[in-house]
Amino acid sequence: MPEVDRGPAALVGPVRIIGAGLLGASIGLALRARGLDVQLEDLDPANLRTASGLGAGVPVAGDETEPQLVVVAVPPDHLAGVIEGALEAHPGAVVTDVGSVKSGPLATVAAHADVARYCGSHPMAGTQHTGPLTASATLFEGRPWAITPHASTTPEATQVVTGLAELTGAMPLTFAPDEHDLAVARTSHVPHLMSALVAGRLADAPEGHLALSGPGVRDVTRVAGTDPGMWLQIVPANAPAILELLGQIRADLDRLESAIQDGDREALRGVLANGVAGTKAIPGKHGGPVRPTTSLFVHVPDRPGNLARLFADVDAVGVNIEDVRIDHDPARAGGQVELVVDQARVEDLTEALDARGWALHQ
Ligand SMILES: NC(=O)c1ccc[n+]([C@@H]2O[C@H](COP(=O)([O-])OP(=O)(O)OC[C@H]3O[C@@H](n4cnc5c(N)ncnc54)[C@H](O)[C@@H]3O)[C@@H](O)[C@H]2O)c1
Ligand SMILES: O=C(O)C(=O)C[C@]1(C(=O)O)C=C[C@@H](O)C=C1
Repeated sequence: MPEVDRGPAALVGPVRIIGAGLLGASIGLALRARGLDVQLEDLDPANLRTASGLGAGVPVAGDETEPQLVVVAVPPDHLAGVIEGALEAHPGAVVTDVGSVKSGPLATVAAHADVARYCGSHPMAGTQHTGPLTASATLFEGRPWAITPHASTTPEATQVVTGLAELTGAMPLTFAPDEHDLAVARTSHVPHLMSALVAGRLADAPEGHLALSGPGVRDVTRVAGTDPGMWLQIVPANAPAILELLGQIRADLDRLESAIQDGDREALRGVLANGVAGTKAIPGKHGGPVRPTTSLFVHVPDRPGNLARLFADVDAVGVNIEDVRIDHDPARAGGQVELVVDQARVEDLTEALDARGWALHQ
C-alpha cells in the first residue's frame, strides 16, 4: 500500500463509511489506494461483503480505532438519522455525508448538540448504477465535490472534509447548503427529469422506429436509465428549486411550440442558440475552460481484441481519449466507435489510424 498522503487538509484516517453502495464503496476504494484505513458499515450484509471483497475497506467488528472522519453514504431519506447517529456514536469524529440535497438533512441535524462537527458535502460524480459492484476508485477524479459547511461548522471539520475530496482526486468547491440546492436543481435534478421525459416517449414507440437510435438519443437519455429509487427521494427533497426551473422550461416550451407552429425561424434560432450557449457554459474537466474536441468515428469489426488494438494504436500516437461511445452497426458485423479527442490532435490521429488500416470518418 502506498504511504498515506497527508495533504494540506490533514485527513489521515481512519475513515468510517456508513453505506457501502456505489458512492460509499467508491470512496473506500479511492482512500484505500491512498493508504488510509477504511472501516465499512452497511445494513445489507451482501453489499458489505461485496464492498470489502473489492478492497473498499474492512467491515466493522467493534474493536477498531475510533475514526477521524465518518462519511454517511446512505439513501437521501435516511441521511439525517444516520448523521445524528454518527455524531453520537463517534464523539471525536468529524461527520460528513454525500447526499444529493443538503438543506433537508441539515434542518434536522441543526438541533443536535454536536452539529459543529458536521460538514455536509456532495460529489458531482456517479453512474446510472447503484450498489458496490460497479464502484470505482477513479469515480471522483477531476469532478467537482461541493463542501457545504453551515453557520456553526468548525474550520477543522471543513478542512477534513475538503481533504476527503482532495484525496479522491476531486475538486472541492465551497457552497452554502441553500445555494448548493439551487445549483444542483439546475445542473443535475432538472436535467435528470428532462432525460426521463424524453426517454418516456421511446417506451411506447413503434418498434421499427427505435432501430434508428443514434448517438444523439443515447446522449440525451443515459441518466434516465438510473434506478428510480434514489430519484424518488431526491426530487421531493429539492422540490421548490426544481419547480421554479420547471416553470421556466414550461414557458420555453410554449415559445418553442409557437415558433414551430408559426414557421418562425428567428424564434427557433433563438431557442437553439440558447442551447449552444448553455453547453458552452459548462466548465471542462477539473473546472477549466471547455477544450474544443472533435469526434472521430472508427469502424471496428466484431472480433475479440479489436477494441484493445484500436486503443493501443491511439495511445501510440500520444492522443488522450476524452470520451468514447460504441454503437452497433446495423449494416455490418461490427461497431461504430466514436472517439472524442482534442481538436488540435485529430489530424495526427486520423493519419496514424488510417496508416494502420482502420476505416474512419469524421
Ligand atoms: N449514485 C449517484 O450518482 C450519486 C452521486 C452523488 C451522491 N449520491 C448520494 O449518495 C448517497 C448514496 O447513493 P448510492 O448511489 O451510493 O446508493 P446505493 O444504493 O448504491 O448505496 C446505498 C447503501 O446504503 C445502505 N444503507 C441504507 N440505509 C442504511 C443505513 N441506515 N445504515 C447503513 N447502510 C444503509 C444500502 O444498503 C446501500 O448499500 C445518496 O444519498 C445519494 O443521494 C449519489
Ligand atoms: O453520471 C450520472 O449518472 C449522474 O447522474 C450523476 C449525478 C449527476 O447528476 O451528475 C447524479 C446525482 C448525484 O447527486 C450527483 C451526480
